[in-house]
Amino acid sequence: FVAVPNPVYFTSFESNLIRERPHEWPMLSKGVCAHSLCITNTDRIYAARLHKTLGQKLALALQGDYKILRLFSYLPWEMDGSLQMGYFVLSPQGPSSIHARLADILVEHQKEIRFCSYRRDAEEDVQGCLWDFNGEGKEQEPCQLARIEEPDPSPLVLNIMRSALFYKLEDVLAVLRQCFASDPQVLCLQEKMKKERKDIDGKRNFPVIVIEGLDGTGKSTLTKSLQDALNATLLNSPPECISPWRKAFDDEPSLLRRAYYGLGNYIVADQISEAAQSSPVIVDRYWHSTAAYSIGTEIGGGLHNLPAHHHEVYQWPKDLLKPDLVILLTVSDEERMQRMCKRGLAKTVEEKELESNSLFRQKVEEAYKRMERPGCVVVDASGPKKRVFNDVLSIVCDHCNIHVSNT
Ligand SMILES: Nc1ncnc2c1ncn2[C@@H]1O[C@H](COP(=O)(O)OP(=O)(O)O)[C@@H](O)[C@H]1O
Ligand SMILES: Nc1ccn([C@@H]2O[C@H](COP(=O)(O)OP(=O)(O)O)[C@@H](O)[C@H]2O)c(=O)n1
Repeated sequence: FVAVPNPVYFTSFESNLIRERPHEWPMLSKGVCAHSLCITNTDRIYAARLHKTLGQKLALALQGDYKILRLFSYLPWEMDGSLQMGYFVLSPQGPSSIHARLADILVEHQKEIRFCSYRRDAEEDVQGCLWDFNGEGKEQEPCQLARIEEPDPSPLVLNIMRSALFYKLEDVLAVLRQCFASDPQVLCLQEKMKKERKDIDGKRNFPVIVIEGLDGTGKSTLTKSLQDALNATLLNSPPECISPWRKAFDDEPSLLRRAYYGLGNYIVADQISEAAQSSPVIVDRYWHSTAAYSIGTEIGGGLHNLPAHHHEVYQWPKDLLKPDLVILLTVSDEERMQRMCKRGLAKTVEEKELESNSLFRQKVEEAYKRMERPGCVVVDASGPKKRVFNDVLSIVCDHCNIHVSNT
């Protein structure tokens, strides 16, 4: 896989559109051909899992100069109902080698994948051909393609709202119910969640403070010091009670992974609600982590592709308990890497991606900063531990009207 490039939008050519010039398709430079594989199965969990498996199979089959990119297909007049996921493969050596390499994959999935090929014709225009798998696979009539502007809403954003982030507990539970229909532990947890949800707007005696930031910014260090200084309860999202499932969910497609972290946030919300009756509560990661990582993963290319400020992706779920204060710790990339090396703990796939992809890291941090109601108070955490602690403690004391004697 290559680092996610800026999205390119195209459609089949219509006679009244201006003909595209070759430089409009830099990825189809001379000799390069492309193919797309689009998943047509409409069951979103099945499709999400197939998309992940397909990506792994393509990566294995197409080692070398091939580039595998993410692709969405949609009908502009009905984007929500027609959005399909897939891959766009660039082959520098022309079409023959790729057909041989993909033969097994295409035969195995011929009923659930739409396969198309793309190339330049003699006039340098770009043509697309749908493949017919009735009997032996072969190309149908080609059609002209044209690049178009980014549609509004963008399919990437729609995909976040539909499949990568959950803004209601009911949506989280619906996904888990469908995936684990026969797992008694999950079912039992779901029933408990439905019955025992606390009143999210209920009165709290003590403040709730969330500490957010990329891995290695010093959240665990800070939350422990704050816990001691404020005599607070310290909670983590995802919570301990579902941590045995974490590894399994981290290996699942983002639809399921986010449902897991979403569930974690709602369980933590109930724990917060209870704990805040008798002490201040410090929370190490919460909704903003789930949202910022999801947005950073799903949005391709540079920072300018992030949804604009105040977009609905940055809003807090209506049925999730809100904290009183959210602190976002930021440090330079170099400092963060040094701290993570020193710590040397196991990393999630996303954390590994964060290390290798600076653009992704910037998008996650920018998404954090755009979160609203509550937004994040950004704290530069590159100084020594004591200074970071003092800075945050003074913000907490001011904001939550707390007095601590030993600052
Ligand atoms: N302000 C700081 N200056 C230097 N090192 C720090 C600072 N805060 C944390 N560390 C160290 O950096 C590493 C990562 O910190 P940690 O609190 O585990 O981060 P996180 O929970 O955000 O992943 C740990 O080894 C920790 O001791
Ligand atoms: N509430 C949460 C917490 C973590 N996460 C995910 O969990 C990963 C980081 O969690 P972690 O516990 O390993 O992070 P650290 O506490 O080690 O910094 C990221 O990939 C996030 O996407 C989430 O989505 N929602």
